[in-house]
Amino acid sequence: MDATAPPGPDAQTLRPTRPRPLRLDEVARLAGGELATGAAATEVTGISLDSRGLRPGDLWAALPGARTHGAAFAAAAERSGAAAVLTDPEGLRLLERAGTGLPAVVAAEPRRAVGALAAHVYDSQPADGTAPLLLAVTGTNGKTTTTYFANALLRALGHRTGLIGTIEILAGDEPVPSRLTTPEAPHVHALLAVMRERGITAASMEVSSHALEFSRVDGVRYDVAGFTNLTQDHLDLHGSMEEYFAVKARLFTPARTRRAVVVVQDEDDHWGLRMAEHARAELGAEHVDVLALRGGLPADDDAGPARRGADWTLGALDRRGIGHAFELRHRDGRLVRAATGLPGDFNVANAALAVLMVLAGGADPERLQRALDELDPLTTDVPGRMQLIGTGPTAVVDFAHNPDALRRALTAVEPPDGRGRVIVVFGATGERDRSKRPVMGEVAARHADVVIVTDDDPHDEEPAGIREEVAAGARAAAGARAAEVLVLAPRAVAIRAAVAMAGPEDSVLVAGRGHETVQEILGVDHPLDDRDELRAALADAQQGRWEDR
Ligand SMILES: CC(=O)N[C@H]1[C@@H](OP(=O)(O)OP(=O)(O)OC[C@H]2O[C@@H](n3ccc(=O)[nH]c3=O)[C@H](O)[C@@H]2O)O[C@H](CO)[C@@H](O)[C@@H]1O[C@H](C)C(=O)N[C@@H](C)C(=O)N[C@H](CCC(=O)O)C(=O)O
Ligand SMILES: Nc1ncnc2c1ncn2[C@@H]1O[C@H](COP(=O)(O)OP(=O)(O)OP(=O)(O)O)[C@@H](O)[C@H]1O
Repeated sequence: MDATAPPGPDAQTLRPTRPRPLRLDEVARLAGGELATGAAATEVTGISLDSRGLRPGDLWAALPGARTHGAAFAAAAERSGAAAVLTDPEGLRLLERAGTGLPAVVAAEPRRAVGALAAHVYDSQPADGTAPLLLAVTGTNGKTTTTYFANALLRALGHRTGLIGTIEILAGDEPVPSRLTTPEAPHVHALLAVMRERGITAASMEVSSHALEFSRVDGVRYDVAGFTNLTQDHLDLHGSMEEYFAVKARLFTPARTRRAVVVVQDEDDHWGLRMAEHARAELGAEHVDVLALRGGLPADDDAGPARRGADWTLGALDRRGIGHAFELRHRDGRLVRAATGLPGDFNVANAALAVLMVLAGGADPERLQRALDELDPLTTDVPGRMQLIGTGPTAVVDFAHNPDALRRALTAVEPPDGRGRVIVVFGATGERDRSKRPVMGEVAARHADVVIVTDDDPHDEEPAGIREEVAAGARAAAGARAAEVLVLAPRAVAIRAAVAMAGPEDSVLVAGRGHETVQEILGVDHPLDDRDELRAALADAQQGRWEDR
């Protein structure tokens, strides 16, 4: 998967019309820093941490990064009309060397201050009750889908809604393309303020672990935070699962959210159980809803409310078309009936989480049940997530790009009654978590009959090497189920090969890129949409069959 998006307007172009000017002495106070040069009374009316997004009057946050220091872009920042700069001591040295005349505030960790400053200057969540209801979803997989479900349900309840996530940003009539799952803090706060100005009454957003690590949602207070699951991903950033968990857990603290809904798969779900316990200890058990997907959960009443069992359990799961109907039952007897038309048991989990988050956000239970019964909101399309492209063979595009998601997606496309084969096309992202590559290969070999390894987004890494690391994992497990492991590139060729070998009873899963439309290989962006490629391959195969008759 990738965070690249086509050029054009993005979150950065959306700003509220009435910012609250902030003086530099206030900036210094909020940032825990000091005014190094310039007048304390200088005012800023916006904030950006990228020289390319600055507007006249902005505070420019020149931050150290992985590739460069933002202060290196001083000339561009001055040309853009920045009113002042917030930076760290190294940034100040760079600015002095460049002879920049901008007023400057220096703080030890300026990135940590950007959220609070943006919250102030954009007045993103005023205490007067005019801020939209705000839901946050975090977890390794399911964030996008859950926010789409919540968004559709909130709409069905009559809200005017906003959305911030991987696919798009909705803050009005026109969708805005998204570049990151969670935008940088200045954009997040500007978006929340814009939503309020535009009369949006409820918003759902994805919060990635990168966002929590890099302070992108600092200064935001959610009404309800939801946790989907934690499985292997992003170990390049976090180092270990323990660290990855600790970063996600930051969302479930009183400074960031009022209430929480935590999904626990079953009694062996180590991370889900720990998140439930953590959230209850932090927020108070009465502000947390724990949903158990399978069975009850171990309760230890002597250990206090943090260790009590599940609040909600999932039951009466019933196949409906390619989706499922299900019930959510509270231990006090409350019952919610719902259904989702999206395939995969994981989408039941996402749908259930969305329902409980909207309920925790204050929805009236009777109106909620009516909306679920009458408007089927949990069958909304989610671009590139278990998206059905064709039947005979069943052809699905899905965003699965880590081991757990791939396993679940493969299980979800299993032909009924064992009558057909599963053929999977996928790769792994370059320059990201290498440790998951052989594991994804192994998962594919265990859950598919034919494994076709191809390119995902190699970025600047040599694609053949990535393919080999994935294929090595698949070959090591070959025989577990897969009879064949093929390595084919480019991706469009791999998709065609999969369709060419598929019979009408088979399933073809093209995994990893979902809604994405640009593939970056060694610095070059190639237009590529798995859904278009799969559709075209199916049409050609159909044509071929007609001609063979
Ligand atoms: C690891 C990471 O998240 N890096 C992000 C971070 O980069 P960085 O701070 O290291 O920036 P850098 O490139 O060294 O530049 C230093 C500073 O100079 C600034 N700059 C740079 C160039 C310029 O012309 N002018 C300018 O001012 C940059 O804005 C930055 O503040 O700040 C940049 C500016 O906002 C982000 O673009 C960049 O995201 C990169 C592109 C990225 O791909 N991030 C991904 C991994 C990510 O965040 N993914 C998660 C979802 C993951 C998932 O769940 O699958 C997400 O929330 O999207
Ligand atoms: N609850 C879930 N549990 C496990 N896998 C899931 C779940 N929901 C979705 N998936 C799988 O993960 C893929 C990504 O789903 P989705 O985009 O909703 O998650 P995400 O957390 O937003 O991912 P990302 O942060 O990478 O954008 C889906 O295409 C599907 O294969």
